[in-house]
Amino acid sequence: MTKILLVGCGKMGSAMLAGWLERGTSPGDVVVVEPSCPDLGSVRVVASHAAIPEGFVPHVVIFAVKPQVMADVVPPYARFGTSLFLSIAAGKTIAFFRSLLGPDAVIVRAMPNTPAAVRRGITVCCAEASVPAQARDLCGSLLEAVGEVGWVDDEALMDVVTAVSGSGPAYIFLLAEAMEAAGLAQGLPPALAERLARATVAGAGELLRLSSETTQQLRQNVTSPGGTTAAALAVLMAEKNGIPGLMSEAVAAATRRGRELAG
Ligand SMILES: NC(=O)C1=CN([C@@H]2O[C@H](COP(=O)(O)OP(=O)(O)OC[C@H]3O[C@@H](n4cnc5c(N)ncnc54)[C@H](O)[C@@H]3O)[C@@H](O)[C@H]2O)C=CC1
Ligand SMILES: O=C(O)[C@@H]1CCC=N1
Repeated sequence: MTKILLVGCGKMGSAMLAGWLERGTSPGDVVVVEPSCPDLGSVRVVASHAAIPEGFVPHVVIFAVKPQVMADVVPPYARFGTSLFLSIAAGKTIAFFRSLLGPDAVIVRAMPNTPAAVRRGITVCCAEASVPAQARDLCGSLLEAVGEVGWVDDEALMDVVTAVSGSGPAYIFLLAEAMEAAGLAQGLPPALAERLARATVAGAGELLRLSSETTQQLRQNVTSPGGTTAAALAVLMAEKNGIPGLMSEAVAAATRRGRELAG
């Protein structure tokens, strides 16, 4: 059985942990290092690396803490040199982890997203060519417990992945927030505005998932010539300040920020 050491059990760590347990990982095969010491039932939780039970030798150490604290958090884990190290942090490069874990460390960098909490995430992984297939398979199966998994060879793409799918759920939630606010402004009662925005984003997402039509076709299917949608899209797709231009700027900004976090 795969022994897992999870370092950081916040939003992403807890989503992954729930996925592993649901997939049949035994709670006894997981140790969580989390200073806030949440009650995780029969999963052992310790407040710091110093309290990891002696004799627990993980097959994989997963870093799920914020990028800004990673340089302080990682070094004590170099003692698990025979493990695979998996990071889900934005920005932080494989070279950064190698500098802290040693030249022989086997490292995989991954970028999941918060729909992992409902097993509908998408994660992209990246590893150097020297990383064995067995290590890649282990990462793949751990991350498939919370959704789809893909791989890229070019690490530079990880910052773009982060900007599109890592941060992407926030763009969709913002869209729902904005639709709700706009409905309110046009006179809908608050509860109805909230319900319509949530159900519309969720329903459109499900249609997108199940349909084989392109996103463009799905949009056109809603848009009658001279109708209401066309009136709205003339605003949303305007060359100046329309969603396509804004999204392009937003993804570029997030990509730049990922590069800044590299360290
Ligand atoms: N929230 C998101 O949408 C996504 C986040 N990520 C990445 O996942 C990582 C974690 O992000 P979140 O789960 O959102 O953050 P979070 O703040 O919810 O969780 C981080 C956890 O790390 C814990 N922590 C702090 N110091 C620690 C230490 N020394 N040892 C062990 N645990 C420690 C904190 O108590 C906290 O519970 C980040 O690197 C982020 O870039 C990746 C994809 C999506
Ligand atoms: O905002 C962030 O930096 C993290 C990475 C992707 C989603 N949240």
